[in-house]
Amino acid sequence: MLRIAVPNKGTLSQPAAQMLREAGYRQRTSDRDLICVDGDNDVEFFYLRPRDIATYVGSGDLALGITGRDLLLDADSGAEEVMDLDFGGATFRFAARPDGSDGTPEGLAGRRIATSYPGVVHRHLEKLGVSAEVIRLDGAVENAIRLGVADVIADVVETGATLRQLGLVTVGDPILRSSAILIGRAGDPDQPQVTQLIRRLQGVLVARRYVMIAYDVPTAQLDAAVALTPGIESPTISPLRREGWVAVNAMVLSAEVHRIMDELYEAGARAILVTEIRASRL
Ligand SMILES: Nc1ncnc2c1ncn2[C@@H]1O[C@H](COP(=O)(O)OP(=O)(O)OP(=O)(O)O)[C@@H](O)[C@H]1O
Ligand SMILES: O=P(O)(O)OC[C@H]1O[C@H](OP(=O)(O)OP(=O)(O)O)[C@H](O)[C@@H]1O
Ligand SMILES: [Mg+2]
Repeated sequence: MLRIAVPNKGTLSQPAAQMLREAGYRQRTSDRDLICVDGDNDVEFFYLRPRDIATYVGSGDLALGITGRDLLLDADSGAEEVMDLDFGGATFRFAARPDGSDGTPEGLAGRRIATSYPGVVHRHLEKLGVSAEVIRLDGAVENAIRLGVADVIADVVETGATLRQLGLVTVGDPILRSSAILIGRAGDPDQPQVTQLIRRLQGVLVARRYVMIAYDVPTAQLDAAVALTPGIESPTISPLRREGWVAVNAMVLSAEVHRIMDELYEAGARAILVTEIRASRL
């Protein structure tokens, strides 16, 4: 049975379980369950702290896991990124009081930097050639500056609301861009259930990113319309009973669908309908 780690709490927990559900896997019914067996798919899910997941996967005790890219890099566990899951997006950055730094990463030399991600910070400072003291804290590191424990923090920034609340500003460019990822162990041979899980998750990503668009268009305007909706492989063109018209079906990026509908209408298309994709396998 394939064993997979899923975050049991925190920002990534609900969306990870939701994505697995959409991919057809059984998930726990209570937030307090720590295991869920999906016999139909021959998979067993283990609910673990997101920070520990890279350790379990790196050691080979679990075949795959869902965690954050920042947590994977911090752990230095031998696990590797298999695919980006496109949720839980955040940056990882330095921040300080507006007068607490000269705004450059080089200016961090000799300062005290508080973080829950010492691995990522040490490696980044090494790359910059900057020597500073790294203070490891478990969380809520933004408070460390006000409490006098550190001059600078390095932490996850999503909306920036936490930094603003404490009167802190970011220093330099993001150290890294994180999101939820599927991780595996470098060099592990592919089991059939692993390939199936990856294909199913890719199917969920496609279903989330794309919608189906259908419209009728005069044959004379077909080329212009199809140029707006080339689809992934090729759009489907079907005959209509009405002379001189055809119907077109294609996948388009959800983020672009309203612009495309406006342009199709301008190009002469009518009866333009958009539908969600519930699942996909390309
Ligand atoms: N707004 C956010 N706040 C915190 N983490 C976020 C946010 N957006 C995305 N993430 C990602 O979630 C992961 C951290 O999850 P979480 O906060 O649950 O773990 P943790 O901080 O180690 O645990 P906890 O805070 O429960 O002790 C990281 O990969 C982080 O990049
Ligand atoms: O930019 P924002 O949208 O404000 O989000 C970032 C904040 O959220 C996270 O905290 P979390 O809730 O995980 O608590 P923690 O610091 O204890 O991990 C992170 O550590 C930041 O504090
Ligand atoms: Mg947290």
